[in-house]
Amino acid sequence: MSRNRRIPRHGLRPNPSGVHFLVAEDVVRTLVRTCEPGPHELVVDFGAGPGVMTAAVARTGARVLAVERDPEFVATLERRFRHTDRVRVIHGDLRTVALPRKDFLVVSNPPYSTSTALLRRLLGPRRPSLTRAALTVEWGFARRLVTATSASRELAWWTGRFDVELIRRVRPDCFRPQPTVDSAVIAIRRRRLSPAAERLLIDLLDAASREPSRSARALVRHTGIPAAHRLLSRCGLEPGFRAGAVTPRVWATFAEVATARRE
Ligand SMILES: C[S@@+](CC[C@H](N)C(=O)[O-])C[C@H]1O[C@@H](n2cnc3c(N)ncnc32)[C@H](O)[C@@H]1O
Repeated sequence: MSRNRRIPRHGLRPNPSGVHFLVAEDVVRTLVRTCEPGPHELVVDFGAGPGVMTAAVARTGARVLAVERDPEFVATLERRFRHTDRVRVIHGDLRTVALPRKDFLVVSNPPYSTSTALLRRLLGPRRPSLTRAALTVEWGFARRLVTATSASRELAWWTGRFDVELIRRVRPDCFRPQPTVDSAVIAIRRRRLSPAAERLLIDLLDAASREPSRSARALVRHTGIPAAHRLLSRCGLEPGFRAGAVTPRVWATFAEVATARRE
């Protein structure tokens, strides 16, 4: 199948609100393959529009919640998926709609104006139910996520507990209308941290964002973990490194290893 094969435009209308609809099949395939929904897993498509992503995910056998705010798209979605019980259409705002309490996945091309609000909802809570996600976001936003250090508090909180990976760059002509900037597909996977590791990670991120110029060695000295500086080296970190420049992923590894030794 050619890379640029275009998706049939189910119910696409003029777009006054600045959202960009996916028209490149290979990007849809990348999103689904990145998240790998298993049969019967629950997947949320935020901003489902005419249902391009919803249809691709439903074909894997997963159950899909298609969340859409626009009543005309809601009617299109209801018509399009009326013959399958794998898709439930929810007329609502992705910034406020109730999220599943049980584990769920996200495969979505949401409006970029909602990226931060959406990630805040998905990655922010102390006990998140999100396990994996594949999303499109603006290229610059994707770069900020994957290069986040502990000095930036919110991004550190997100990327300490979730692994965020840049999967590919997406050119503007993969969307209609075309955005003015490049986009990215990102993968998000929750780390399975024990409660003790998560508590230690919170303390470390907190301390690193308050005193980013301190050395990592000085920061872990106060955790009471025996030979903490040697553990830092085992986690690939030079103990003299500035705490604020350490990636949250490294602090998460440190927290896992340190608390596993104590248990
Ligand atoms: C970028 S389009 C993506 C549509 C479709 N998923 C695709 O890839 O072609 C975003 C969709 O989100 C809807 N939308 C915009 N703001 C929303 C919000 N706050 N809550 C839910 N849906 C929203 C728009 O109506 C639009 O259908």
